[in-house]
Amino acid sequence: MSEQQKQGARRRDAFAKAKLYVCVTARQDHGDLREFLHSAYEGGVDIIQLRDKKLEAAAEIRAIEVLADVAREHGKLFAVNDRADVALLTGADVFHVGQGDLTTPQARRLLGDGVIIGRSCLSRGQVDAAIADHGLDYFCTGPVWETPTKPGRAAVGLELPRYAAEHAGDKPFFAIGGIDAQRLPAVLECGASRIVVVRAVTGAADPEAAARELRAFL
Ligand SMILES: Cc1ncc(COP(=O)(O)OP(=O)(O)O)c(N)n1
Ligand SMILES: Cc1nc(C(=O)O)sc1CCOP(=O)(O)O
Ligand SMILES: [Mg+2]
Repeated sequence: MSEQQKQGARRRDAFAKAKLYVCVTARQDHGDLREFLHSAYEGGVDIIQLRDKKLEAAAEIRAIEVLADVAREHGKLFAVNDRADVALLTGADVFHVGQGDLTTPQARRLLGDGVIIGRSCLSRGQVDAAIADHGLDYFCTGPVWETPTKPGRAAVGLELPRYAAEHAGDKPFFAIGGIDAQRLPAVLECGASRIVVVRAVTGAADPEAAARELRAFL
């Protein structure tokens, strides 16, 4: 097995156990990124994605280099959003795309087989397509509740993760959007077992404790 194949296998082993996925900005306005990342991973976050729509590529890469460094220290996964060039340059473990972004074959062509690729889904049709897409490693269903983190996107409610749970089979999926410790039991009840959150961890006074609380349910 080549080094690249071994790295891909390690990523897939870690991903198979991943339950709690957090998206974070570079945090220029609200605290030190490195310190936040240590706390989140320490609290049990499995994957952290740098999702900062305002950053230009150079600044995004600098922030992701910090993320990659902390992820490696904790033996955890890190993700890049939207930009395959940035994912390639930073050696991302996970690459996340939206419906209007690269297709799975396009992303695979650039990133190879060793990278975990995921896509956002907002409808049953998109969920069906994600399940049928054998090159895609996971998908997300949301926003379950309307959220200021993704303004202008209508809530899909618990119905979409419930539909995903009934149809996904072995394909991993995450529920996302407005999830916190109070709402998590309802998400789990509809059959989802993995979640993505932003504010529930990034907005907490103690991110490690907030992550630990969520992880305890999962
Ligand atoms: C893990 C994860 N899930 C969903 C999203 C949202 O992706 P997208 O719909 O492309 O929207 P933007 O985040 O790019 O604004 C995500 N980034 N990560
Ligand atoms: C980044 C993102 N994507 C969504 C989707 O539905 O695809 S919802 C969302 C934001 C989730 O933030 P919070 O946990 O703060 O509500
Ligand atoms: Mg996107």
